[in-house]
Amino acid sequence: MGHNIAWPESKQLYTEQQVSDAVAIQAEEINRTLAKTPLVALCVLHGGMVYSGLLLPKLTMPVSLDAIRVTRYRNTTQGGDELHWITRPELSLKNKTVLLMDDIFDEGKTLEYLAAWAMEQGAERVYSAVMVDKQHNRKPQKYKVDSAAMAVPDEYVFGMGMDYKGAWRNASGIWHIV
Ligand SMILES: O=P(O)(O)OC[C@H]1O[C@H](OP(=O)(O)OP(=O)(O)O)[C@H](O)[C@@H]1O
Ligand SMILES: Nc1nc2[nH]cnc2c(=O)[nH]1
Repeated sequence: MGHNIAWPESKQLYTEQQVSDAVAIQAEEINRTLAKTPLVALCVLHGGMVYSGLLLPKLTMPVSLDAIRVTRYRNTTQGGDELHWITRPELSLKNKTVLLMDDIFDEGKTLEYLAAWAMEQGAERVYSAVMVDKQHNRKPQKYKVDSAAMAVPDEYVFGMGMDYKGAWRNASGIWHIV
């Protein structure tokens, strides 16, 4: 997957600089909200990788970093209801404040599931942060993401860690398929 996928017909929604600036503002908000609380920050792979790299150096509390890998979309553009666990974190979440870092809050099933899972692991608090929140009304009834740096329209988006058919996570800025 991800080899030789041609650059799709797409339009740029945000430049890399605009994303970076928005994440810097978001980090200030997270620093205010979570103050000096030590965090276990979990990068939700793969999509959350670039976003985590932008956010982490802007956080001012002590952070222990780990990663988890679940997938709902499996390199396709439509997600199923089932989440597949690929990698679990090594760090214990017991009595910790956990920061989940993901690229996109779309239908919200991934973060809703992961937040509940982290609480089951004994976390004291789970805070979720994403790079983009897709604008539509198909969100979970009972779960909201705590913080989103930017909004994107209800289109398939890629770039800054988000894939198009398994490729182009490296695209600079955020693009949508036209
Ligand atoms: O809000 P949702 O509708 O649940 O979708 C959001 C999730 O979808 C993508 O993951 P994907 O399953 O594609 O795996 P990936 O991170 O490896 O791309 C993305 O990284 C989020 O984790
Ligand atoms: N790349 C990508 N992954 C997603 N996962 C859920 N929604 C999206 C999307 O719009 N783009």
